[in-house]
Amino acid sequence: MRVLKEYSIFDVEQHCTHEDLWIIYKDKVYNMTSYYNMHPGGLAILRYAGRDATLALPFVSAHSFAWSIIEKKLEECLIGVVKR
Ligand code: HEM
Repeated sequence: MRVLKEYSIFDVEQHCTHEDLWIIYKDKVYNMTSYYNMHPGGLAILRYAGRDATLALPFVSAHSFAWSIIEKKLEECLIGVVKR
C-alpha cells in the first residue's frame, strides 16, 4: 500500500503560484502544477492555489460532466494528506 506524506495547511499554502500549484481536496493534497496549462477552465484554478478547494470543485458547473476525468486527474496528481 502506498504511504502518503503528511502536509500541514501551512506547507500547502507555500505552493500557490502557476509554477508551483498545490490544492487540497477532501483532506488530500494534490500537486496540480503540470495540469495548470491543460485546465479547460484556464487560470480560474489559481483561485484555489495553495488552498482547500473541497467546497468549490463540485460546484463548478462545467466540472459536473467532466467529473470522471477530474477524479482520474486528481489520482495522478495525489502527493499526500493534510496533517490536522
Ligand atoms: C483535477 C482537475 C481539475 C481541477 C483541480 C480543477 C480546479 C478548478 C478550480 C479550483 C476552479 C475555480 C473554482 C471557483 O472559482 O469556484 C475551476 C474552474 C473551472 N474549471 Fe476546473 N478543474 C479541473 C478540471 C477541469 C476540467 C476537466 C474541466 C473541463 C470541463 C474544467 C473546467 C473548468 C471551468 C469551465 C471553470 C470555470 C472557469 C471560470 O470561472 O472562469 N476543470 N477548476
